[in-house]
Amino acid sequence: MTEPAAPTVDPAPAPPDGAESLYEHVGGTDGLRRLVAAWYPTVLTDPLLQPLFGAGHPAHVEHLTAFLAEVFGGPTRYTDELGGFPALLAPHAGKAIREDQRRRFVDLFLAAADTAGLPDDARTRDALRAYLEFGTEVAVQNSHATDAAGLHPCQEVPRWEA
Ligand code: HEM
Repeated sequence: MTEPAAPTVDPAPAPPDGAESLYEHVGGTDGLRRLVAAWYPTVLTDPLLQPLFGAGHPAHVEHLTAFLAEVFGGPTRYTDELGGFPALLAPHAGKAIREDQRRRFVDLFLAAADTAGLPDDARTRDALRAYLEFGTEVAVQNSHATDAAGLHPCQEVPRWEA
């Protein structure tokens, strides 16, 4: 007798009231991967951002996709398997991200939402914009911190339901 195959994809935790999660609404991991994959090449060719990102990192799309999936109510793979929030500190440490770079990062993400065909509705776009504004503020503060006291108070993967 053969054992049943192990699931290859973590099931997303259901929202408490059974409603569609933001993660599901934007197309799950596939939708978010399309978003990040549309965004990343624009970063690597952007004059403000490329100096920070260099030639790029092969795992960046997968890691950022997993992070955003968790933020929007999907599988908690970033926390469970990829180091969780603490893994975000080293890549941003010492980068001293400027406001014009933060702004460009957000603008390129919002443009990528069109390229990737994410739902063009208020739920998706408002949540994406609001989370990106928050998340980039966290990254900027952490990128300037010279000690633990200087880090942003948010020290775990946030949940962004809308
Ligand atoms: C919503 C805000 C942000 C999120 C969620 C985020 C997330 C991430 C993640 C998941 C990684 C990869 C860490 C890993 O390998 O597990 C990373 C790396 C990095 N991030 Fe961010 N980040 C944000 C904002 C920013 C901003 C505003 C900048 C600069 C303008 C930036 C610059 C970088 C750089 C340079 C790396 C290293 C990339 C590499 O390894 O090649 N991040 N970030």
